[in-house]
Amino acid sequence: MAGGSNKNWILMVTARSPTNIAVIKYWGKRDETLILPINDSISVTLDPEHLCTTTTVAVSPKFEEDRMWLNKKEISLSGGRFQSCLREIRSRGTDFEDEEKGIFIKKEDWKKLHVHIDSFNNFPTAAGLASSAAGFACLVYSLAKLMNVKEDEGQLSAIARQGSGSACRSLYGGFVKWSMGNDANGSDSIAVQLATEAHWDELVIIIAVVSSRQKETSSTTGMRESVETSPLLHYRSKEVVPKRILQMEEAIRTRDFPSFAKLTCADSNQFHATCLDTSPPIFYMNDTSHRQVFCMEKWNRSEGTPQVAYTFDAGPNAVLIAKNRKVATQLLQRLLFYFPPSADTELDSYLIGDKSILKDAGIGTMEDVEALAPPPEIKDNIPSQKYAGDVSYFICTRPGRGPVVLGDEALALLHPETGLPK
Ligand SMILES: Nc1ncnc2c1ncn2[C@@H]1O[C@H](COP(=O)(O)OP(=O)(O)OP(=O)(O)O)[C@@H](O)[C@H]1O
Ligand SMILES: C[C@@](O)(CCOP(=O)(O)OP(=O)(O)O)CC(=O)O
Repeated sequence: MAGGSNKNWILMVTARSPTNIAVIKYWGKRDETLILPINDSISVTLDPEHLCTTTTVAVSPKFEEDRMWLNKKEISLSGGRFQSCLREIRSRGTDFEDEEKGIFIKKEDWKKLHVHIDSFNNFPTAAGLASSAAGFACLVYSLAKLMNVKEDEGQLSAIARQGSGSACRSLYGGFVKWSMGNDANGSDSIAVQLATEAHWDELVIIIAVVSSRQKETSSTTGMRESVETSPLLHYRSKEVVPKRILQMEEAIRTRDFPSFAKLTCADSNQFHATCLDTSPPIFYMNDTSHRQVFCMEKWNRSEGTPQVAYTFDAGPNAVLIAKNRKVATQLLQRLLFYFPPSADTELDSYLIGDKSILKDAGIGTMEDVEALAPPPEIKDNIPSQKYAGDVSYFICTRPGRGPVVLGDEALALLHPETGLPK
């Protein structure tokens, strides 16, 4: 058994992982247990400086069972998805030794040692902000580091995929494709990096958090119902997505913003159309989401070429991708004009993430928000309506890096001596 005579040690790793937003959507599985999709998808990884999961994993001979805490509450690890990830990582663990601490672990010991896992999302969980993506990517990445797994990110992505499909794309930074693969065992259903975040670092992303309540239909249930009942989904996966994937890869490779934006918006709209085509229909977007699409379409049309791409996952939150920083400041001015904070909300808490965008947009106080002029694309004869309070808050971010280990022990979520949450 591991560890020689000393049984008091705790071995611990802390990692941080990003979320991602799909610009060509994954919606529909061909295998529910292995989580194999019916089409390829492409995403942009969001900067973990602003949205991320932090997970500490630990093993010790003194732990009596596998335990997990999520956002400070203990949760059950008995679900099939957690079990798949734990099993797959454990079976790939390799020998580990730390002579100084007297820790010797043989590869077969990983199956016998229990783990403690503590994870924290710095954004709302299960609210359509891809917490499952960041969460399972971080779980798999941190466990792989702890258990001295030698596999590369691509192989780890196939394990994270079994936690939540979209999680496989969070193993890389920048621009990522999840290849659906052909093998029945899922071995080739993995994520590949198309380009790093540095390749297209002009993009600025603003997320309008429309509602952070938990949604009514989970992605898992929603896509199962779509696979069973939507003819449009099958047409989409066979006829539309394969072509769009090639076009999107090219748009990213050449940093062709107009193509990128047109494909992103069209794919989001088609995904939501398949939700409406599902029986009974699924509504993820709400009136506020629709208003945001209307504003962006109107602005893009008035400029003659797209300035901003919009995309919505399984919820009402808009993810808006601006071509560059200058456009992002104009976007923010429009968003604050149409969707100002409610009277009891401070400007400082209304925009989080990269707050420096406020200064660039010339907005320092609520008076500045009130003084914003109507966007020029509004015709004089149409009174401009405002929707104060319809957006909970905005997050300003950008494309970002993949998972990293946090070496600083002070950042660990588990106590180094007890292995329990701090
Ligand atoms: N940090 C985490 N570590 C491990 N698992 C997590 C973590 N955060 C979330 N999860 C898992 O993901 C589930 C939430 O996933 P769900 O798909 O419902 O919401 P979401 O990911 O926030 O939204 P969406 O995927 O539609 O964008 C949680 O119930 C939990 O099982
Ligand atoms: C709309 C989406 O965000 C759906 C994500 O679905 P999940 O990855 O959350 O679903 P499961 O694989 O069942 O866990 C689109 C996308 O991210 O590609």
